[in-house]
Amino acid sequence: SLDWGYTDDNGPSTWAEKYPLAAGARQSPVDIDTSKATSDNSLVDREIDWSYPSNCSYRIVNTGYGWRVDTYGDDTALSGGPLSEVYKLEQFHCHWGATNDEGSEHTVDGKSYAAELHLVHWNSEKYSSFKEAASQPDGLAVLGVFMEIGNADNAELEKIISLIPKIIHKGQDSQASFDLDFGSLLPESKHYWTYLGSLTTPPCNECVIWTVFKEPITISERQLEVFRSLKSVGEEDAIEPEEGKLVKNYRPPLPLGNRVLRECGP
Ligand SMILES: NS(=O)(=O)c1cccc(F)c1
Ligand SMILES: [Zn+2]
Repeated sequence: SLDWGYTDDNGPSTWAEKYPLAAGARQSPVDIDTSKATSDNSLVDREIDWSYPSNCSYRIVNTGYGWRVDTYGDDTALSGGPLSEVYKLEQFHCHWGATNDEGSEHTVDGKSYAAELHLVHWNSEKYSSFKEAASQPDGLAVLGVFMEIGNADNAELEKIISLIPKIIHKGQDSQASFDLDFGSLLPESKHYWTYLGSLTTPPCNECVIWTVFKEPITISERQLEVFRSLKSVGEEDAIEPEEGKLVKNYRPPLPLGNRVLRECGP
């Protein structure tokens, strides 16, 4: 069985037993209390800038906790906003819930979205590997994008969703080289909130500069159902067909404490 997960017996409220960092004071996600967000001039004209290649080879894997697309981030770059260095894209993945009224990890004034996309970058200017960066306070920069249910399929996400039937079981992966237009996985508005936080899954290292976009992108109900069809167990685990489905994989918000929450953008 998994040593951590999202069920009652191995879910977020139990993580600190095996992963003490999960009880830290700089944990993620948080509820974004918009009345607490400061729009001081420290970020003025500090737009978040990203450049991702259009056609790239990717590997999509079922981690047992969801799907993750590993990029080979050579010619990717994220800079600006709260970042002092250039970060490289390492991977992206998603969190969702069993029903559409939950699923995001960050919430906005207590409101949950149906899902949340995370684009994970590491500080390749200061550190020599993702692993090393993940042990540093400014090691990672994660972009969080809220996803709400819309009528239309998200065409870019469809390229990923079409691969999910190949990775239904934990440990399965699929190599695909498709041209992904990241620009359309990100909202039009660059208005964002930013704060210092952590990985939202064990070991919950406090190494992330979080940037959460205000504007959601849309995903269809059908697409979200495909996410929920993933299994948290391997093909060899003999279980009932309906068992082991990854219907939810989000961590509820932790206290912001005395951290500063800044906002930027129109
Ligand atoms: N969910 S998350 O904080 O983006 C995250 C969790 C674990 C590893 C990682 F690279 C990113
Ligand atoms: Zn995540």
